[in-house]
Amino acid sequence: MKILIGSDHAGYELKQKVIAHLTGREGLDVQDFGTDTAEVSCDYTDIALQVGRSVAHGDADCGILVCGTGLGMEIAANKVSGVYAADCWNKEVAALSRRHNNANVLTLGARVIDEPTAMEIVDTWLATEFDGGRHVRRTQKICAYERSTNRAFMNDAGQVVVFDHPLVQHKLSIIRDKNTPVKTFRETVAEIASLMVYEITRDLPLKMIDVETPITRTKAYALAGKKLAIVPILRAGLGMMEGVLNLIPNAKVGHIGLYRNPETLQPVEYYCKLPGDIEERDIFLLDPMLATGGSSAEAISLIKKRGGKKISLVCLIAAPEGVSVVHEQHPDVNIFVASLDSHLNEHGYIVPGLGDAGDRIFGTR
Ligand SMILES: O=P(O)(O)OC[C@H]1O[C@H](OP(=O)(O)OP(=O)(O)O)[C@H](O)[C@@H]1O
Ligand SMILES: O=c1cc[nH]c(=O)[nH]1
Repeated sequence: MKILIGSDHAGYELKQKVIAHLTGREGLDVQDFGTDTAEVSCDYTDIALQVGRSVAHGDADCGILVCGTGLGMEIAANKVSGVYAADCWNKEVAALSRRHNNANVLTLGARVIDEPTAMEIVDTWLATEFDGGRHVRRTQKICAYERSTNRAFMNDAGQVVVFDHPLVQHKLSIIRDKNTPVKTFRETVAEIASLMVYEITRDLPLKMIDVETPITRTKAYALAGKKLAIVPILRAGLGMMEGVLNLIPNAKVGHIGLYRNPETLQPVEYYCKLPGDIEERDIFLLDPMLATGGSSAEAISLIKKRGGKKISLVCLIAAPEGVSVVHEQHPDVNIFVASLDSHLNEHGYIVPGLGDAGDRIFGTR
């Protein structure tokens, strides 16, 4: 049985004890997802989502997550489709979370249970099977609800949607790699943009048309002609534009020129040309990087000043700081990203990020 285990700083000591408790047991393969110290504060969400995704993708049989109460880990992990995480505080609850709920992630609260109880919970949880029977129907209802809501939430305003599609994540790793050459980097940025826009445009309206195939006349679907606009933020947004235009070639294209003052990190505007009927269009604002959020928030303001209303921000990598800034200033805008990274460094670069997107797309440095 393969078990993924992770904790935040508060759960670090107990996590190490659980690893020691399980290590060496026949048939158990325990993989540690960090964190690696109790001394440095970290976000339970990052670890919970990593372990949750891996369990949901079938990389392991189950996961164990430890934080202060077990609650943050439980809540975050349960946001991953396919994860059923249960915070357990005694062995009875642990057994029932397996027997009735088929939990595939166990969460523990290092500050609310003692060590012997934690080990009892872990042993019981790992040894208990799902009962099946009437519980199958109930767990299936949870799965069905999960699937049905996955797309719907994209239509609400002020959302952050992270695309965890395997192709997107794979390609993202390619562009993160500092050794990826400019040509591959540029092509891959465009490919990721295509994959993202494919998902974002899932609900475009369709109309029925008549088509004559080589065999017969039939009714078929065509796009109903919703007016779209793509607005790349210069320069780096241009790298995403080709990928988006490949899928929606009839979209009008606007351009916003902004660069970040390297000292103040404030955006400096140098160009803005948008389609004349921008107020009628659904607008995809493109920029690979959402760092401090200054550039994107400013670009959204420029579009709104010219009448733009329905704006979606499409980025490859965002920092939480940038997401907050954009949503504070523009709570109506949905933000679509391939990854929500950890934080900004002292120079305003996203960590782990991919470096300077414009330089890497255009080979300047
Ligand atoms: O969220 P922010 O902190 O504003 O940073 C993000 C901006 O920084 C980069 O552009 P840059 O200023 O390097 O210009 P470039 O695209 O011309 O290289 C990036 O493409 C964003 O536009
Ligand atoms: O990490 C970052 C931040 C801003 N702009 C980039 O290109 N990269």
